[in-house]
Amino acid sequence: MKLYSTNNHSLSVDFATAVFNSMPLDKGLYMPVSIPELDKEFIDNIDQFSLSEIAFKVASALLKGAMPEEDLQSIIEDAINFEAPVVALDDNTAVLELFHGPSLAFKDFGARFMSRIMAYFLKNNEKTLDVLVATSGDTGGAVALGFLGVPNTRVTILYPKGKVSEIQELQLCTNGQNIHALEVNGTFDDCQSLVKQAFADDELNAKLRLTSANSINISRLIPQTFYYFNAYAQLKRQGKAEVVFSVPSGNFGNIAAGLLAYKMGLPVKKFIAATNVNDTVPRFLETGVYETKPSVQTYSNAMDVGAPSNWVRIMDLFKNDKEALQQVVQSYRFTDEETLKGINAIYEQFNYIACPHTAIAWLALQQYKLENADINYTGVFLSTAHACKFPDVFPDRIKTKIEFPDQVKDLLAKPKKAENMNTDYESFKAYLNRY
Ligand SMILES: Cc1ncc(COP(=O)(O)O)c(C=O)c1O
Ligand SMILES: N[C@@H](CCOP(=O)(O)O)C(=O)O
Repeated sequence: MKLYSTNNHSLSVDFATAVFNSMPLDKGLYMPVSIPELDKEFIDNIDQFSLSEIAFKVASALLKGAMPEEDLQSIIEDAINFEAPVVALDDNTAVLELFHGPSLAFKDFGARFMSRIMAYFLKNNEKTLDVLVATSGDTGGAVALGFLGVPNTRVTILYPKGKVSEIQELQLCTNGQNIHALEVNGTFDDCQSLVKQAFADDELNAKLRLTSANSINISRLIPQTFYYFNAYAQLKRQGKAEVVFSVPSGNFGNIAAGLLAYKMGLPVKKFIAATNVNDTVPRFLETGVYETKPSVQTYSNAMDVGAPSNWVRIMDLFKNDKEALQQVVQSYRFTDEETLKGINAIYEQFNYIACPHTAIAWLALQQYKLENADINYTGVFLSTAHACKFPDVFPDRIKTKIEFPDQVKDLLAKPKKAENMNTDYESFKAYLNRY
């Protein structure tokens, strides 16, 4: 597998280099030089394969030559050891549940795969790998669990003070060992910008071996393609082959992975990018003007992103042709008030408890159905996190019905440890220089 930069298509690096560099020096993002199309026979018979068989087929096509196939297979089997069921809610609506991993969010697919890929390529005698990660809530917890105790690695998680839920914060701040948390007096975008500045700092890079565990890292995106193929396989088993995916979006890594799967031959009629009022992408699709804005706080906090990192990847997949992109991607935004209405409506209609991010994906699907009533398809909305991570958002009658898995109950008993920091880069650099 070779990768270029979205800012320089003549660059060509191998997979391990792209993983450890995270970002090319020209500040673009790595993308595969060629996107393999999966054979039609596999797609036609995909319903006969398990999640790990599908994951191996997809990953081996993408990562061709990056490592021996048996090593890739054992990484996949170790990393993806939980299910991603498609649960039917009615004849043409289903929810793809992506919260059955250890951190209770879809991030476990990317974080577990990435940590194993990095551990595989790391050599014992090399300098400690410093993994930096900015989180608006869920990435940090998944990355912490993915890297906890991995030799030769040290993880620094930056999160916006007061803007993540209590459970999310405990997932970031109670791990100890090689996991360190920084509570930043700012927004997620400030955290993301601090991390990006560290990558561009020659002095720091001469001292530390830095890498990113955010979705700017291509090894986070690849495993997220697996569950789109696997969802399609499940739908086929139910006799359904026309699918629209509605994806709750913030940094746009999840939907970028879906679109990569589409380019590899997954037959999807439409992708819906569902956002909260941090609506940089819906505004761009409406007006043609791409203008980032400071993020504002919402109930769907993990989607509070004003400058979505992966949008450049999506434009690159469509050769920067907005009209071609709009054939495949539709986008809607929703307010907190609408999110609450969505949570209530899903509960009333289906007796199903959806987290606020998931509710936004459902609302977007409803809007799409209103505008496309004449087309036959199954609408699948992605449930990206377990509702128990956001209990304060729910009205009491729903909140009391939320089940709390054991790993969450255990967290509540653990002491929280985080260092507070301002948003200036010098403070962050001084912190890293203490390592
Ligand atoms: C629960 C949840 N839903 C949706 C998103 C948005 O996903 P993405 O940033 O890949 O667009 C996030 C954050 O990544 C999240 O944690
Ligand atoms: N919503 C994310 C934000 C970071 O996104 P990433 O996919 O780039 O890691 C979070 O939950 O932290």
